[in-house]
Amino acid sequence: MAAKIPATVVTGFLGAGKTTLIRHMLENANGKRIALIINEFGDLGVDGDILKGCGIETCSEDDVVELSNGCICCTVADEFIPTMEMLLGRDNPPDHIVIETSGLALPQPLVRAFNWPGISTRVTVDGVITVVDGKAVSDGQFAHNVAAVDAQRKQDENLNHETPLSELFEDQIACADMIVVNKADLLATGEADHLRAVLKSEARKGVQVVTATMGALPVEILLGQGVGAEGDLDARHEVHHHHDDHHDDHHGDHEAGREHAHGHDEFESFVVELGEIEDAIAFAERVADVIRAHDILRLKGFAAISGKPMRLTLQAVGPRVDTYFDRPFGTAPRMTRLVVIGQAGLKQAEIEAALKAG
Ligand SMILES: Nc1nc2c(ncn2[C@@H]2O[C@H](COP(=O)(O)OP(=O)(O)OP(=O)(O)O)[C@@H](O)[C@H]2O)c(=O)[nH]1
Repeated sequence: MAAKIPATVVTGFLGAGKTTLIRHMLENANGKRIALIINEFGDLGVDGDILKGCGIETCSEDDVVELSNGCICCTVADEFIPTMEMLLGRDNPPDHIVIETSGLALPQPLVRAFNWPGISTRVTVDGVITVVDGKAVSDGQFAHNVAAVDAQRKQDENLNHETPLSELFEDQIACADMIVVNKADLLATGEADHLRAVLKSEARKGVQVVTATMGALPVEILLGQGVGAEGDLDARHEVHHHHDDHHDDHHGDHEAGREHAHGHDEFESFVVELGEIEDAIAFAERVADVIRAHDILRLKGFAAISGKPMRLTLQAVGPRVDTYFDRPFGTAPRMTRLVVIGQAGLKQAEIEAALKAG
């Protein structure tokens, strides 16, 4: 029987740097043919577009498949399995498959899908890589081991510290074979080491925790872990939840409980369309202001700037906004399209108006 094709799952919260890490991996793949399956929250296809346009020889457009009908962990049967079968059925199947989950996905249901008949005989999960935004964690976005939150909780026993963000984060950490503490460039000296130690103590035994900037890690470290993660799913569940009473309610209905905790109605996204933008720098500042005013978690897309033939890629994680001109619009319409992602209750009309102002 032919050897199973290894598949690596790359997970991590919104904007942690998954696409950046994958891009680096593709650029340094040393001839390995890697197929990508990308799942995004929000329907603009920004990640796929960035990766398809990478111009890397070993990665043709056909090798990048986008799954856009909802979250990969909830559409496994309808979308993920058929896509895997399509990739495996090719005359020239890939050497390795890399799956980028959306920042809101739980990796566990996806890993479980590798036990499906027809998939389990042909593919194995080489490893789960969880990318962590080191800066966001140390700023306390996930309320993870943050002394202040613990102190507050002790004062108020009723305070439910399990926010949707911290639950997702913990599950993504619990499923990891390797944790990448990314954005090391934004951390003060010693902070990255501290975070590594904290995450190592949170993760399962033996999980590697490495530090990176722009996801720049040797491909040999990322691929070829040979874990077979689909075989030890039980070890990857909710390591830190069991002491919580409200989770004990779910014991009889474990999966349903998790799906609920992960409910996508806790997060929402919409697309804002704008015309040409006069001034790229002023616009980036306005975007940062709007993000701060409305607690937006993630904003990304492409902008048309007056007088510039190239489109401006705009990437914001919290109030940090990165912009760069990536390629000419060509025949695509010159317009600005941004996807906005946040916790449920975003004031769409106000956000749109604020982005248009100026
Ligand atoms: N300063 C800094 N920025 C980074 C680093 N890694 C990624 N970024 C930036 O963070 C932003 C988000 O990066 P992505 O790679 O798109 O993150 P992602 O996890 O794929 O995002 P989603 O798919 O939306 O969940 C981009 O602007 C990146 O350039 C890093 O190590 N340092």
